[in-house]
Amino acid sequence: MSSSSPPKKSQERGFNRVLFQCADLILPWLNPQELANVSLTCKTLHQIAQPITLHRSLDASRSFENLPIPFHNTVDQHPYAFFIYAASQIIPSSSSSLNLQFWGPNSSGAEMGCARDSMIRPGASWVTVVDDSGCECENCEKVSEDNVIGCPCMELREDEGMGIMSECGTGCGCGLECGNRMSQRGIRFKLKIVRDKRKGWGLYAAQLIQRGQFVCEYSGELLTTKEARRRQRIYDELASNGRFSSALLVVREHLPSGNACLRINIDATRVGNVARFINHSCDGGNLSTVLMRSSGALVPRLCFFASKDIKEDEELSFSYGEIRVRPTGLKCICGSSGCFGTLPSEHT
Ligand SMILES: C[S@@+](CC[C@H](N)C(=O)[O-])C[C@H]1O[C@@H](n2cnc3c(N)ncnc32)[C@H](O)[C@@H]1O
Repeated sequence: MSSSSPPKKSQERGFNRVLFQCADLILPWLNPQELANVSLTCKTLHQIAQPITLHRSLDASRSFENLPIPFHNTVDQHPYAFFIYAASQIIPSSSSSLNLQFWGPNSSGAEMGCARDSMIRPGASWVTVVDDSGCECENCEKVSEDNVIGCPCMELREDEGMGIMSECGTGCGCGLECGNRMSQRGIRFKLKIVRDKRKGWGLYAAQLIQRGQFVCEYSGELLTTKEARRRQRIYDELASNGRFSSALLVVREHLPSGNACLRINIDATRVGNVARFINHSCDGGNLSTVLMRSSGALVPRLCFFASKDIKEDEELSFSYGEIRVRPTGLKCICGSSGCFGTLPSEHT
């Protein structure tokens, strides 16, 4: 029988150093459940896990936006909501490789050294379906004497209560500072995500936002209608068991040429941005929705603008729709005087 002698203090310190180095690289990639499990195994791992949780709760955007967007929770134990952050809509090319959460270009690297400079997400490609059309304006904001907007990229019309707008795009000569690229400069107002006992998370203004200002776009995975219907069935089943919020939005644009209708399915349930936290209000709330098309792009983006002045600490909300095919659907607690009592629902 051989008896092994206990490790010396120096050996123990060496082991701890290696453990720290490895864990520092691995733990930031874990989801909340995995992180919680690992942190229960020993004191060292618990110490490494704690700042990761804190860092995640301090910025939902994971440094992909201009400003950090923190979570605030005084009602239960969830420090943050876990999802893959995408500042703009994406076309998923493979669902399995979209499970890793990267940190954006504005990151200080406080959570992870290994991924802070990565803008590349495996399995996802940015929507860059564009041709080379665009304007050659010297000043896109110029309005001629007879009040005609000078830039050919500018368009504004309404389609069943929703604004349809177009902006300058990749084929245009102007830069990002152009006045006709309002929605392309990211989130410019302080926002926060606040937990409510009944509605779950909600997106709030953390400063005054004046009427007409661009707030954010609704980003997520752009799905085919077949895939959207498949996911909706799964989400409905999960929601009926309680404790599940889906964020699959279907928008329809009636094209000006004839009777054709473009259906856009954006699923922010797993991959999305902070707009996935915007709750419904039966009175339309304080946000208006605009389908924004950059010049040359085929697929528009769904953008939110302030429909009235929004005060600091006010919740942001919009109407999810008018149709309620399920009268006994999810209970609505928007609190508006004209509340219908149930959340909008439709056959997708
Ligand atoms: C796009 S998510 C909004 C964020 C969500 N509250 C969360 O915690 O992730 C939509 C879900 O939020 C909840 N929700 C949104 N508006 C609501 C309202 N007015 N009343 C009750 N629940 C609401 C419902 O569970 C709905 O399925």
